[in-house]
Amino acid sequence: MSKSLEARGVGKVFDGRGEVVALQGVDMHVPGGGFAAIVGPSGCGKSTLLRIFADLLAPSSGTVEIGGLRPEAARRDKSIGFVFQAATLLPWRTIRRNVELPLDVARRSTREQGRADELLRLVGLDGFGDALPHQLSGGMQQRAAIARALILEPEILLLDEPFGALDEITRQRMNLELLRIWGETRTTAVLVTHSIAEAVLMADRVFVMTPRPGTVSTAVDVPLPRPRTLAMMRTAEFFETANRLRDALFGNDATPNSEAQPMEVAL
Ligand SMILES: Nc1ncnc2c1ncn2[C@@H]1O[C@H](COP(=O)(O)OP(=O)(O)OP(=O)(O)O)[C@@H](O)[C@H]1O
Repeated sequence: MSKSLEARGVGKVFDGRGEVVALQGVDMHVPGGGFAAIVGPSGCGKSTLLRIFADLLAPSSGTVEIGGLRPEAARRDKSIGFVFQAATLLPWRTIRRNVELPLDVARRSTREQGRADELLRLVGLDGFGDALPHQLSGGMQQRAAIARALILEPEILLLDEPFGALDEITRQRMNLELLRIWGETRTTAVLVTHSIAEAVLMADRVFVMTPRPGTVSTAVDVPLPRPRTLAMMRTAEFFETANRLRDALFGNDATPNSEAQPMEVAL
């Protein structure tokens, strides 16, 4: 059973050459096995929030629970998988050895290591286990990063703009692949994205964040059935949901807030 995610009143203040209030009073609930997306203008704290969920950062206030556990305990439990915008593969290790890296770090037995090949098949990299990262395209490297995030069978998968650096066609293909993988693993997924269209295509519920200090202003449910297809992007339900998100982000005049940085609004 995948774990639910619950954030209550989460705040984050960075102390440096002055205080930056990055997050304030963030509330969020993602049911076990659900797929949530987070959208918001650049700098509103999306990555900060995901890092707090993953126990890579401590919140300044509020609480986070993953299946009833604090992030620190969930991370110790190997319940959390994280995919960054860049694949961050080790260039000297083969793709298989990169995918196995979390097993090495966790000192898991070699018996489990056949799992890497299973996962490479799942992410469509069958036959590339012995290749080095530089021999793979950007999309293929990101597939390997997803396999690496899944190898400890996490109950929650956190994805920070995983396909942001890919071209549009590869990105759409990767979105469908990610949905297929999610459908097979049924891990809880939280995706940070700049793209309204991507959020609607992927998620059950989209959380909209305000500019700094970031907080969740609205949650929009996506009424599309599953499995999702690219053809659904041309339906009235899709347009209507995307418009609701755009209104929540920019107001009814759809004029970006002056502090807001680029946000993909095109469908
Ligand atoms: N380590 C840090 N020290 C100081 N300020 C930070 C730190 N990390 C993030 N910030 C600030 O916190 C705010 C939120 O940053 P964050 O990267 O979470 O935003 P984001 O919504 O993910 O942005 P983007 O969409 O551009 O990736 C920004 O103003 C950023 O400058």
